[in-house]
Amino acid sequence: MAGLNGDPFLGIDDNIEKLQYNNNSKEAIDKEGLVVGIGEDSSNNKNNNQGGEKDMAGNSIHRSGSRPQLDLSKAEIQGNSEERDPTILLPNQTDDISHLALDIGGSLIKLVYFSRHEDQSVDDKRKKIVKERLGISNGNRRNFPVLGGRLHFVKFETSKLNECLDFISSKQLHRGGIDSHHWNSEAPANENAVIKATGGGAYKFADLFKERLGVSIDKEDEMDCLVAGANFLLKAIRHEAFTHMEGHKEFVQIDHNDLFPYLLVNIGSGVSIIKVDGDGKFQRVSGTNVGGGTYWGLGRLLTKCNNFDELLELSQRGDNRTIDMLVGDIYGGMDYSKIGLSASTIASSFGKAISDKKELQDYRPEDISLSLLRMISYNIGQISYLNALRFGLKRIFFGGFFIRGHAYTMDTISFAVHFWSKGEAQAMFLRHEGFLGAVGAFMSYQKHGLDDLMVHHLVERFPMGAPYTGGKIHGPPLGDLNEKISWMEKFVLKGTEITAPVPMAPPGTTGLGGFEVPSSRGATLRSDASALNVGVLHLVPTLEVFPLLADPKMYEPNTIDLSDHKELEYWFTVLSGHLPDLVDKAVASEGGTDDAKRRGDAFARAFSAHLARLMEEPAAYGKLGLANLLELREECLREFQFLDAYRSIKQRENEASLAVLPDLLLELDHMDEETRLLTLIEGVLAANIFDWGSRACVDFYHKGTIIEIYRMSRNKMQRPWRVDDFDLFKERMLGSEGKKPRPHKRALLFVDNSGADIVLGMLPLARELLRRGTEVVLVANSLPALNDVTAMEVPDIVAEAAKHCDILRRAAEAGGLLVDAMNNNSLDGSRGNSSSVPLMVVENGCGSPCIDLRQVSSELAAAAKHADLVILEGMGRALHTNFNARFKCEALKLAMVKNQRLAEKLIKGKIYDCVCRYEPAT
Ligand SMILES: Nc1ncnc2c1ncn2[C@@H]1O[C@H](COP(=O)(O)OP(=O)(O)O)[C@@H](O)[C@H]1O
Ligand SMILES: CC(C)(COP(=O)(O)O)[C@@H](O)C(=O)NCCC(=O)O
Ligand SMILES: [Mn+2]
Repeated sequence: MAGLNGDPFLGIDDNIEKLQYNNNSKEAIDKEGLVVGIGEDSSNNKNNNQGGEKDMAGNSIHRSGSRPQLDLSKAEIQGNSEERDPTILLPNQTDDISHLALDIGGSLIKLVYFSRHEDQSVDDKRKKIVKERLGISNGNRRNFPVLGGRLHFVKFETSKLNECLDFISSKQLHRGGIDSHHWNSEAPANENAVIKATGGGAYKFADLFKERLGVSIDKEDEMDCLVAGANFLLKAIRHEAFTHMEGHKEFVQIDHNDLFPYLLVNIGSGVSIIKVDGDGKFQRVSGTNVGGGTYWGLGRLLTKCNNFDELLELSQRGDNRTIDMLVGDIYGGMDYSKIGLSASTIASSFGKAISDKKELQDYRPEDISLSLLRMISYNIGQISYLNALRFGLKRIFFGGFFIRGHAYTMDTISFAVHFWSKGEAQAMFLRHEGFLGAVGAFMSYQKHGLDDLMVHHLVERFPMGAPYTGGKIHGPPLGDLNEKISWMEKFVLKGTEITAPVPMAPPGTTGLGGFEVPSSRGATLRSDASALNVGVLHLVPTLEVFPLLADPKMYEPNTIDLSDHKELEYWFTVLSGHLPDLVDKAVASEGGTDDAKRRGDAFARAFSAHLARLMEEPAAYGKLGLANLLELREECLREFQFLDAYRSIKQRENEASLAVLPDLLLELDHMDEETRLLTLIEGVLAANIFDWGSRACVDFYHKGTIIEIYRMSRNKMQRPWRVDDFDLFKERMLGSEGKKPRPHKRALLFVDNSGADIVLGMLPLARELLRRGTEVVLVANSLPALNDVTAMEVPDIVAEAAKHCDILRRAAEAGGLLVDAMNNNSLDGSRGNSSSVPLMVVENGCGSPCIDLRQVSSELAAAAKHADLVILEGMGRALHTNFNARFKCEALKLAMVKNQRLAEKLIKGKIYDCVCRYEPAT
């Protein structure tokens, strides 16, 4: 049968040297740089590794090229200044440029601000050459001044305006201002700064803003803003809208060409009902004064609650039958079935209070709160339905902070809409519910290019503490890493559970269709910040949809859907199990300093908090697939400034593999074409065993040297593989009955792991293609993830390999990969002197073991234009994601399945089975 059966080490001498994988080995890399503890999230690591570091060839690698100016005033060393990498606090360092828009409502102030961080990407030699060769210009950058920026979402209670002003002032958010000429450059403190603001407070507090911050408020119409915000979010964010019925949340795919018309119902203090026909085309058709302010205001009077969440929490334990008059109360326990009313239907909200001789204090606050919540939610649902009916609209989007991500509120509104419309109209909710107006105000800045952004330009990240909610510190203010870590440590000291950034609405279902009492959920509502299902929006206008996808609309990257709870549980257990080992590696990769340990600890806590949060509410961050979880882990590492946890492992494996490459190439060259092709594919599959993300594989790395494991893995390769289209592929490559097929013009090889995987697997395959006259583009990660090779690392590996192989050398020269080597050896440096087809390297735009082909780098998109073969390698890229992806060109998917459960589920096979799937162009 296929693959490796059982223990792959059967028959391997147990006394072999195990040094290669000694976990305790000291980091090979010497870092000189200071670690400066600033930056609120993942990619803000601009101050790390100032001194650069050495790669295996002794060349200096610069992780960030254009370094932003730092404000070093009042800089302070944190902790022990004798440490090798002491943490330095820069209190006066702020985000590079910030822009701010406000929605100052009756209850809450919503703040959307933009920070433009320096473009972190390095224009290294490889990139320059790739640009030249693939004809990529900086053209589309110019249209997007917001390149490399992020949108942050923050809210404060309007009654705590001062805290909001302090926040703005501490982050200097008012300095960027409206002057759109400055979008692209360092803005000086602006004397005549103007901030866009909407909501009543824009009028009411204009003078205060002038006085306190010296800025003028440019007032934007509230309805204009609501609509602009809703349209932008619905078009630009993939998982923005969702339905919520009987506790079940489902994201809705919005077709951009079929968005209008819709009804927008914004439930703030009051309620606005707007018919939206297009961008800037709308009409406020109705509204009601019974809204969020009514619930909160009346609720506060009746229950003496001190804050909104407390009131909402009470409702979860309430039973409204003690106060509401039900149909059954009037009909002596019977249904009024003739008109379709069950005995439990509310006939009159608070109706029981008239007949009783009870006073307010005789009612439980829990019951009052629930009664009130249902009264208001049903009422809004009903009025919304009537307006939808008036204009023949089927889709109603609900926004505003009254909803607060609260499952029961959404269920109740959905129930009302469904009930009254007899299922004709659909209630949908927005993840950025309360931020519509603020986003709209932000949109009203001219020339930021935001309206041109599309879904694939936006990446949402969930750093700890985002979104920030002012007032009580629920999360760390978006400030420096040190502060963030201290904040988390405090939580732990207090024995409080850390609230993941996007946080906890009560889980699960009400399951009761809205007319019954909510089941007691026991748990308390999480802190206010927790209820915002939004992260930080990274705007990356250089990302593109992979042009070779057969049908981008139908494309779903994730093979494993985690909405299946069993599946979710399984993967959560797996990832939790990996955590201790990963933290060890990460800490070691940063020299094992106290600072690194502290960050490692914080990372572990943060990632566990994410897992706990998602376990409770899987859809909290949008639709959840396995690829998202694996990426979240990498992002979380970066957030705590672990830039490359597997750095030394990768180096060791590269070196060991390069040492045996010449022998392998010699062996291959003695084979006939057919044997060689088979051996090459076997080699790729066998070498994919070097995967530090798989528990099973890591366990046996301790049992042998790299080369031994590689040999063993290859010896166990037996066809047929579990998925085996090799014969088809062979026919395409070699032809049949003496007919020679035309070679591929260009092949994109999505490479996976460092070491044997790339050196002994993918490079020899690339060489074969080159030899046949096919251009080869190696597609590698932009950022490290596990032991995956990155685009920055590949050229050096190729250069080493090229020393032993003419084919690779000529192709690499033709592809401009060996510029250094050529200069050093003072060979003829002019390009094009080689007759070989080129070998090139492009980055894929991501930093995860998986790849979502809807968002790839412009380099890759450009390289794809002339490609007629795509080879995806590895479990992450070919199985977890893209297993079902269809391409316009031929595709070959190669992977070893290194997880028992996945093997069973996906290919009805066993661990170590292999997949060789060949698909002709569609
Ligand atoms: N922390 C909170 N404090 C006060 N009200 C809140 C809070 N969270 C949610 N709400 C609800 O949100 C409503 C305000 O919604 P919002 O969309 O911000 O409207 P507005 O612009 O009128 O302030 C409040 O009336 C209340 O029902
Ligand atoms: C993270 C990975 C997708 C990486 O695999 P690769 O793409 O390198 O083949 C894979 O190791 C994985 O799914 N690991 C988690 C499951 C486990 O420990 O079995
Ligand atoms: Mn990998």
